[in-house]
Amino acid sequence: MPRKVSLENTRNIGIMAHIDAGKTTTTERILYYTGVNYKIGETHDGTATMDWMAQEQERGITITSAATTCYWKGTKNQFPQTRINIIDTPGHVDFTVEVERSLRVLDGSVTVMCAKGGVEPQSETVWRQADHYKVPRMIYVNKMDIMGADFYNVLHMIHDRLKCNAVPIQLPIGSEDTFKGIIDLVEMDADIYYDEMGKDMRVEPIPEDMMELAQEYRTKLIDACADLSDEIMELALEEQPIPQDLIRKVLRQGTIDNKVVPVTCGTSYRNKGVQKLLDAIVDYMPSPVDIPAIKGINPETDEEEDRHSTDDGPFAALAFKIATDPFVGRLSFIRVYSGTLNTGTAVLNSTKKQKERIGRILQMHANHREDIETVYSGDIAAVIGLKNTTTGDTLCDEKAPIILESMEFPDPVIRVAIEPKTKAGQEKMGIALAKLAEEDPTFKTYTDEETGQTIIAGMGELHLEIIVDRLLREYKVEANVGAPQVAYKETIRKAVDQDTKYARQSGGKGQYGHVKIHVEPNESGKGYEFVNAIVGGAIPKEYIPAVDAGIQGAMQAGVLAGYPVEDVKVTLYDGSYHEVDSSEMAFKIAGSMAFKEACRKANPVLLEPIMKVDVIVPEDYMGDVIGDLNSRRGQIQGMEARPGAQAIDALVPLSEMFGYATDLRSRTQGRGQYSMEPHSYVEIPKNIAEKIIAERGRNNAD
Ligand SMILES: Nc1nc2c(ncn2[C@@H]2O[C@H](COP(=O)(O)OP(=O)(O)OP(=O)(O)O)[C@@H](O)[C@H]2O)c(=O)[nH]1
Repeated sequence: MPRKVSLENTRNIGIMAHIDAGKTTTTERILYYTGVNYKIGETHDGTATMDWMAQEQERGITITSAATTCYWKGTKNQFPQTRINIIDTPGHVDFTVEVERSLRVLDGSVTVMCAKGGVEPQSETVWRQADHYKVPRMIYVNKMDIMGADFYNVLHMIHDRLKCNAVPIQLPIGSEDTFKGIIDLVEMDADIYYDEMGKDMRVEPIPEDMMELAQEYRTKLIDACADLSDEIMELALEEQPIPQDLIRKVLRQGTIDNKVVPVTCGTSYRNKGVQKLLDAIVDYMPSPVDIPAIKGINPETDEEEDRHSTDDGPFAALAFKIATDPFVGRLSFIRVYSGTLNTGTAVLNSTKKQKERIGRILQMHANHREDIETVYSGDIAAVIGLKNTTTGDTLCDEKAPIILESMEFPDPVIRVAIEPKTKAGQEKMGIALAKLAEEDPTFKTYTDEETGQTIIAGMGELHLEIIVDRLLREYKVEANVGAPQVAYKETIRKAVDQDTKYARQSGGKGQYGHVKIHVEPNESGKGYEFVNAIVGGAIPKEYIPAVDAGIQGAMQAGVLAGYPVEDVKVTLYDGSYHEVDSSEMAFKIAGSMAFKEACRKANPVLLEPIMKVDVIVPEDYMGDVIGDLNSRRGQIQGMEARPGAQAIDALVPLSEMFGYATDLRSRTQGRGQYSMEPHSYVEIPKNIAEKIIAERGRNNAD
């Protein structure tokens, strides 16, 4: 089956925003105008198409990144058929990993901002994430119709806080309830709307009273282009007319190179400006061939290799999301970087070193899915039939193996104990939790060795609430959950040597395993490392993995308070065995015992997650809010004056942040707002650590 749309006419974009800026409404309108939807769904009446999960509709928020494909030919039919793959991303910080993962696979992003709120703390977070991935961006200033809408104030905030070269390519005509149209600074004409809901639109000359302002911003636009292009510079100096196509070409390249950020405006809710936004996406967002080739490592040679966006290259794709669908089962969303993929073929999962068979390939639309035979380079699709592929894995041509740069996921910071309401639910719950963990790399589930309880851990209270909700709705498991607790960790501060012998003689065959290990702190964030330094067969090869497994088992529950142990390096350097009595089991037990004993001597400490907290409060409440943050063991990192408000940037232990939303609200009469994200894990002050240890009912006197 030939390609429907050329690579050059493909756009993979993400829509990013602060909560409530209007991402979902904007995406809805895009789907409406591109003909996917026949009826406009509203997020506030719960019929929005992208928010297909039941909880999303009830809560009016977007949780999962639904990948959706649509087609656009331009408001004036000026483009060839262009395929736009859109990933709708959530605005809540608990789901920041969803934002990260979409940034990883998309080529450009549209940041939606509210015309009143402008750059909110969360927009800054998302912007920084996009900086990290060097994603070309444009900004859409939405909600021009609401009270307090101020396009120029938002522009000012963008320059001030995001420190980017934002250049308006449109200006609003009027604002709040007088918002009635959009000036196009490239074409120098105006879209005027003659009704409330954007049905009657006419293209007209720029209104007289707006001409001066339009000229001023047109000059700014040309100046920005002249900085990027000598050709425009010369034309401008000679006061010659500058062709529209040249402006578009230069702006497009500038956007792709991250040198400019085009700014548009409108009100999605009232259907004004969305079609022009689609035009701008085609004009300025990169196609897969405009972005640099993706890098990876050839697992056979360990050498770095590139994969360019072309159908003729060897197949290489990244699995960026796994979803369990009640109708078709396990869906793996992939972004193809090079080559093509056909149904019924086999590919290599190079990350897992396993072959996978491609069952069906689906093109996902918001509310339906279409079976396709082939997915081409530069595209996004969902595959059914992959058994062992998880988020971040590379799928590739067996003959040209490569492991593409993957994504990094933060560790969960919050945990709650969970138990099924009925005994029968236990097994079902186990299976369901395992499936949910497969979908979401920031969600973990395990058994607390101390208490025997099943624990679920994630990025925040809302994240876990949604998981519990999904358990009930999708898997019909009713569960009780405990109070959210901080996911502490343990590590060691000293290097020690440990000699442990496990020997039992009970009747017939005995048990014998003897290990000598060197246990030392590993660099923070490096996790666990095991080095086999046995020489001369002191321990036979076949028992070595058992020692490693024993240690890893022991790491699940640290010696201080039973929290997982992190960042240790263990070197197995000696030991002994018994011809008859030694077994894998005996060495596993010896490894586990030795590690626990070593940890007791190695100055074990408790670590806690620290959150980066951004608070914005009106001036009057600042002293009170800072005092409160201090009493929560917070460290103020900086303060910045904002118009009528102060932004406070602090590092605060997560354990002190429970209930902060309510507290901040009452302290500031509802006028303060905050966002937080995981920052690091640090050692807990001794007096507090002692309390936590005591609470866990463990006496560390030995
Ligand atoms: N007046 C007005 N309201 C809007 C506009 N766009 C969106 N809204 C409303 O603002 C609210 C939030 O919009 P959503 O589209 O759900 O926002 P979102 O950014 O997707 O929010 P999350 O999914 O929670 O991150 C809804 O009640 C919308 O109807 C607009 O242009 N004008």
